[in-house]
Amino acid sequence: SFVSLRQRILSAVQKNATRGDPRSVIRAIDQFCSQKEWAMNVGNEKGCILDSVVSEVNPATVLELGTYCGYSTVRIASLLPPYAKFITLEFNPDFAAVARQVIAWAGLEDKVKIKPCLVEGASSDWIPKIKEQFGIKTFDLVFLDHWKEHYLSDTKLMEECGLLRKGSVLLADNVICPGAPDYVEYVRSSPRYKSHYFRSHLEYTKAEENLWYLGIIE
Ligand SMILES: O=C(NC/C=C/[C@H]1OC[C@H](O)[C@@H]1O)c1cc([N+](=O)[O-])cc(O)c1O
Ligand SMILES: [Mg+2]
Repeated sequence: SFVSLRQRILSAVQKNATRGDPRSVIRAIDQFCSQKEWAMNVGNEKGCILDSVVSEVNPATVLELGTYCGYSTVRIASLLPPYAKFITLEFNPDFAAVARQVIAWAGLEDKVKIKPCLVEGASSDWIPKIKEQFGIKTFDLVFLDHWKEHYLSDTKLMEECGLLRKGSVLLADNVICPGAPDYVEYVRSSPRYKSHYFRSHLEYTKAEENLWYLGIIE
């Protein structure tokens, strides 16, 4: 029967990565996606930038929007201190199912709470519930990697719900490809944010791409 790409990624992890070793899980996915089939993981080049931002921020609370197969989830979780609270949202139940298994293989399942995020409309209901559901006041770091047309609306919603504070850092993937022009326009023209971008390339390709770093200053 047909085996989906996400299943092939999971099989590559289970075949080539060592249980309990997050770095080997990352390596296995990058090898599969650079040698066999492209997939929309953040990849190793942008992943190293993500690692450096996570290490610098050393966040106690992290929100990831867009889990997919859990590649960036594993990268982030493996760098967090044990007391950290990490929530990742994936609206697609099939991706969430694979991500849970990838995260479990890396041995990080007790560090990451995967909350099945509902589709756009419901996610606008969901974000205001984070405080009560997870006892989180504000996020030290948010990684945006979900639907690109939702970056702006979800950022505004997080602001409105008081989930962001002075010093919170937002890191957005794919601001060039596929692109999030309204988001970039909004944060660049807002006095609340100090923003800059890290030059990079679209995962597993030579196409120009940036990771968009936002520090909240007010
Ligand atoms: O759409 C992207 N990410 C958001 C994914 C959204 C979809 O996957 C989860 C959900 O089912 C939704 O339909 C994306 C797309 C590309 N790309 O090159 O097309 C590269 C990337 O890094 C990306 O994060
Ligand atoms: Mg992406």
